[in-house]
Amino acid sequence: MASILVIEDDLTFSRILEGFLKKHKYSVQLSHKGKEGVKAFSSGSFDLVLVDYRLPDATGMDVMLEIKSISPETPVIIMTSFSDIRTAVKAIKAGAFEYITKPVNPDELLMIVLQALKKEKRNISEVSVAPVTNGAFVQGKSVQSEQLHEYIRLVAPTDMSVIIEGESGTGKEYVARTIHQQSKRSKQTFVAVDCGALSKDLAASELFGHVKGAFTGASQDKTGQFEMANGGTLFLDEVGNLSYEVQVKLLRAIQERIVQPVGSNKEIRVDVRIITATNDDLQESVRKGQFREDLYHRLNEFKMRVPSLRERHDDVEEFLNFFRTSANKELGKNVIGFDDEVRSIFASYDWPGNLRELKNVVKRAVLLTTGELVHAEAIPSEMFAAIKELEAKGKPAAPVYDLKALQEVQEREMIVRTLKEARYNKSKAARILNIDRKTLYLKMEKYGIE
Ligand SMILES: Nc1ncnc2c1ncn2[C@@H]1O[C@H](COP(=O)(O)OP(=O)(O)OP(=O)(O)O)[C@@H](O)[C@H]1O
Repeated sequence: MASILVIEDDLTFSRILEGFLKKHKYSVQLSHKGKEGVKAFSSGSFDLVLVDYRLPDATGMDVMLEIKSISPETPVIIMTSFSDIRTAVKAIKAGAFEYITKPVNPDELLMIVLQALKKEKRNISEVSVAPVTNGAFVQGKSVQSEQLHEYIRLVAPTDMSVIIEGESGTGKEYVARTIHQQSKRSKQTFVAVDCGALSKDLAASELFGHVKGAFTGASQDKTGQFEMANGGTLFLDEVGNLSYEVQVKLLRAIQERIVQPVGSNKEIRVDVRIITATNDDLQESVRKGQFREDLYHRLNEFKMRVPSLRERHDDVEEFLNFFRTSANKELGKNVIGFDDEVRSIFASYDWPGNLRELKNVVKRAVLLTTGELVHAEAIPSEMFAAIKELEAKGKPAAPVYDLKALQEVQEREMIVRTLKEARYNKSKAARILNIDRKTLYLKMEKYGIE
């Protein structure tokens, strides 16, 4: 039985979660504060942690980082009441498995818990000898996509180091894999390393390997990712996160084509093509002295930028259909499309989490849809709030700080969902919502619910 630690200060909600997860045969321990939760984690044995973003003594991000420093492999899911998806995206970059917004939808929670326990997200590094074929991806028909693929086609056959820039979730790893596939190294290994998830101490040993006894915990020899990628391509995601000392070693590995495992005198010859990705401005990091200039020039033999989803308007339809079809397959559903309201919401939203966000939103919508078409109830409420904000400001959506608007949107969604559950029996719905019938009628009128 998998064991889950829930860190949540809202007592009622944490009990609901506990009951729900126990019903699904998980063992659950509750903690109501950040520090207490980390303590419980270090003295227990847990397969998964669910942590609220706003705790009385810490943020979910702080708690997640502490848990990751104790056990980097344990998946952590962040629960947030706020519509600030940017915070959630940051949490994912920092190592969270996934985020889930409140009010938590039980089916969605269960799906994410199952995925986390199966560890579907990639680990710190991932080696693939047979990379995914292009058939499993969307190429896109927009001018931006065509240009991107033209660059890929030009640079792939060379041995040049490539820097791929782009916002989080735009598909930088997909581009790196495509370059590898189209290169003469395609029969060799493609190794992806998420430098953002590497602790300072771990980075050198992960990249260059170590020998038994090199440091506490090095109980056996470890082959580094450079050696694993020998003959093939090494993809360093979030390369800007590497410490200065590791940057020095990386430069040597690239210049001299030699790596030295931590704690060893042995020098190993390697032949590796390096592709890096970043969503920081590396040049700015060079200016600030955080990233070595010589290394930057070595990595920057060719630079390309993956456009954000906002810039690829003409591809959205194709991505929507692709992600819907994959979600149908994965969840055993048969959703054939999106209604006009949903389409217009998707068109107005600014997708700060790019393709990753679109993929998640579509998968959640497919999961929650019982009929053939996705309707607005299956779309996360924070998207409505973000669009409202966007319309009010007449510019791309900023993080939503208008809590009142957000609460109203969430309240509306909850009423619609409860009415459905109660088969439109208003007395029953009012009872479930713990309000009287009159209040329910007033709210239905306010929100235009028929
Ligand atoms: N062309 C594509 N077709 C279909 N799915 C895609 C495509 N590009 C990316 N994806 C999907 O979008 C998600 C994000 O892609 P990816 O991990 O490559 O982005 P990224 O820019 O490397 O993200 P990060 O900045 O967080 O590392 C993944 O689930 C990936 O499978």
